Amino acid sequence: MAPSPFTPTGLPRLCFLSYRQIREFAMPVVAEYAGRAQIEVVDGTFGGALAIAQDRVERGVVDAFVSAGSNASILRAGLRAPVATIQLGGFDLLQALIKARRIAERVGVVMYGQTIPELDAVKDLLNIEISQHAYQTPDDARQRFEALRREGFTVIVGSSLVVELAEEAGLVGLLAYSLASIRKGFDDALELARVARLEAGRYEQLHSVLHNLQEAVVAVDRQDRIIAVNPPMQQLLGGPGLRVQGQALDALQPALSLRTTLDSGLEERAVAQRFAQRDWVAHRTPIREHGEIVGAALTLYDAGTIQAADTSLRMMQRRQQHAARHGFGSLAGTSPALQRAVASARRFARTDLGVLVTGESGVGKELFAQAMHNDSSRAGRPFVAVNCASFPESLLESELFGYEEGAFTGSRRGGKRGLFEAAHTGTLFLDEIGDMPLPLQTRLLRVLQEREIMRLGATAPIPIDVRVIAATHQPLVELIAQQRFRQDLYYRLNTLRLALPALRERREDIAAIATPLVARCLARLGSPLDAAAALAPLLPLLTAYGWPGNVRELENLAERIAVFLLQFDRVDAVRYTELAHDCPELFAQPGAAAGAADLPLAERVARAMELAGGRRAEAAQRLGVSRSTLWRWLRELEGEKPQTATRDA
Ligand SMILES: Nc1ncnc2c1ncn2[C@@H]1O[C@H](COP(=O)(O)OP(=O)(O)OP(=O)(O)O)[C@@H](O)[C@H]1O
Repeated sequence: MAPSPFTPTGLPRLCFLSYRQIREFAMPVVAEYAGRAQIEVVDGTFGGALAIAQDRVERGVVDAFVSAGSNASILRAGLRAPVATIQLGGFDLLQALIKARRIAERVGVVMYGQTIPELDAVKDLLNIEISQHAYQTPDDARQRFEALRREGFTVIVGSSLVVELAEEAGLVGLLAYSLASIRKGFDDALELARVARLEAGRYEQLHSVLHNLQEAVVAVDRQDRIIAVNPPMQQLLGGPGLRVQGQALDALQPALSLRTTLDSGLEERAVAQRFAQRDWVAHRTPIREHGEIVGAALTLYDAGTIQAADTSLRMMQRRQQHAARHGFGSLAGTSPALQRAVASARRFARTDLGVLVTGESGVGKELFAQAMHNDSSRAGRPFVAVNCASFPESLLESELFGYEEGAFTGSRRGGKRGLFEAAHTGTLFLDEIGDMPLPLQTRLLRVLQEREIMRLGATAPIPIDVRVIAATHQPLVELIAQQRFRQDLYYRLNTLRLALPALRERREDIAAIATPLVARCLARLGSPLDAAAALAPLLPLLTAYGWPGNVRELENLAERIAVFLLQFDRVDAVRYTELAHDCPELFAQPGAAAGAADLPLAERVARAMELAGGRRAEAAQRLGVSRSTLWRWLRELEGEKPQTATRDA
C-alpha cells in the first residue's frame, strides 16, 4: 500500500529516557540503532521524566519513547504516546547475581514494582544469600537501599536508580539489565513508532478532510457525547472558545440531537432543517463498528449552497444542449460539389464574420454551421441553434432576447436569459431566418450592430459577444422584393455566403452517406448483414431518386431499409421487390425499376405494373422503356394477353 501523504517521512523519532546508569550502559545499543532511528537520549529523573516527555509529545517531535523500570511505568501512565519498556529478563538477573557472587556471599536485590519469588530457587543453586526488595517511589528505593546498607550488604543488584544510589554510598551496584534486553526495548520502540506514524497519518488525513469541509460536521459516541467537530460546526455550537468535546450534543443544542439516530440506527438523508436562522439540509448517519452502533454523525449542508449546486447542474445540462457535436469529419461524401462547400466553410471558420448558409431543407446547413463553429476560435464555447420558424412571434422574441421578472403576465420569477445570452462568447445559429417576423428582424439588426441585447422589460442593455450564422432554404432576395425581409439585415447576415448543394446535385455521395447509416442501424438491431453488400443492389434506385428532403430524407430511408433487411440473414436471400411496401417513393420514381437492374426482370416489371395501377404507359415510363418493349416483356414473362389484364393510359 502506498504511504499516505499525511504519514510523516524520515527516520522514526525515538526518545530514550532513563537514569544515568542504564543510559551509559545502553550507549553501544544507541550507536547501533543510529542508522534506523533518530534517537534523543534524555536524562530522566523521577518525576521530571514525565514533564520532559510531555513537552516532546506536545511539540510532536517524538514517535515513541523507550524507557525502563519506574520511568517506563510513569511514562505509560501519564503520556498519550507509545512507550516501549526495556524488560528485565530472568537470565539478565541471573547473570548479575553470578557477577555479584564473585564479590560477596550476601547480595541485596532492589527492583521496581515487585519482588521475584523465583529468585529463592536460585539462592541455593548459587550458594548465595539474597535479600529482595521492591520499591514504588525513589524515596521508597532510598529507604530500601539504606536498610540493606545498615544490614551490612556491600553488593546491590538492581535498577538504574538503585545502582546510582549504591555508587553514591561507595558500595558496589550491579545493573540487572543486559544489552540484549535493551536491544529488545529499542526494537519494540521502533515497531511502536511505525504503527504510531501510520495512525498519525490516518488521523491527519481525517482531521484535514473534516476541517476543510464547508459543511458543518459533528460526531458523537454511543452516549451522545461529542467526539469530533469541525470549525463550521464549532461555530454553530457556540463559537471557537467553547470546549465542546465530551459534552452531550443533546444538551448543548437539542435541535441538532442525534439521539434518535443512535436509538433507531436509521440513516436520515436530506432533511430540511432550520437552525440558527438559516436553512440547512441535514444528514444523520449512525456509525457502526462490526455491526454495532458506536456513535452517530450529523452533517449540515448550507441550503443556499445546495441550491447553487442545483442551478449549476441545470446550467451544465443546458450547456450540453448548447454544444456543437459535429465537425467537418461528420460530413460524409467526396463529391466535388460537397468538397467545394467544405473548402469555403473551412475558410469562413477562420474568420469571425457572419455567414449565411443557403440550401434546401435537409442539406446539412446546421451540420455545416456546427462544423464551422468547432473549427473556429469559438470552439468549446456555446453553440446555440434556434429555428425561427418553430416559434410564434412573441415567444421567439422572449426566447432570443430573454425577459426581466414581471415583463409580462406569467413571466418567470427572476426573469429568464435569452438564447443570445446563452450563446455569449459562442455562436448563435438562426435557422429559417426567412421566417423571422419583420419586427424581430429589426431587433436582430440592432443587436448585430450594437453588440448588446435588451431583455424584454429591461432598462439596461447587456453586452453580448456572439457570432451569428444564419440559414435559409428560401430565396431571401425574393422575400426582400416582397418586403418580407429587411434588406439591411440581409446585407448584415450575408457577409459570407455558403450555398450547399442539394443531394441530387451530388448523387455520388449517396452511397457514402447511406452505407454507414444502414451499417449502424443493422448493428444496433443485431443483424449480421453487411450494409455495403446489402445496399449494392439498391444503389441504382437510391441514385436515381430525386431526394426532395435531401440528407435528412436519406437518413430516414436508410433506417427503413435497415429495418426491412432485418428479416433476412443473408444478402443473397433478400427479396428487394418487397422493399416497395416500406419505401414506395423509391419505386414510384420514373425509371426506378429500370434502375434496379439487379432485380430479376419479372419482379421489376411486376413491381412497375403494380405501382402504375396496371397502366402500361405509366409502367413503361417507370421502367424507362418504351411501351412496346414493356408489352413484349409482359408477353414473354407472363404469356399474358395484355388487353385483358392491363389498361392503356
Ligand atoms: N454530408 C453529410 N454527411 C452525413 N450526414 C449529413 C450530411 N449532411 C447532412 N447530414 C445529416 O442530415 C441531417 C440534416 O442536416 P441538417 O439538419 O444540418 O440540415 P439543414 O439543412 O439544417 O435542414 P433544415 O433546413 O431542415 O433545418 C442531419 O442529421 C445531418 O447530420
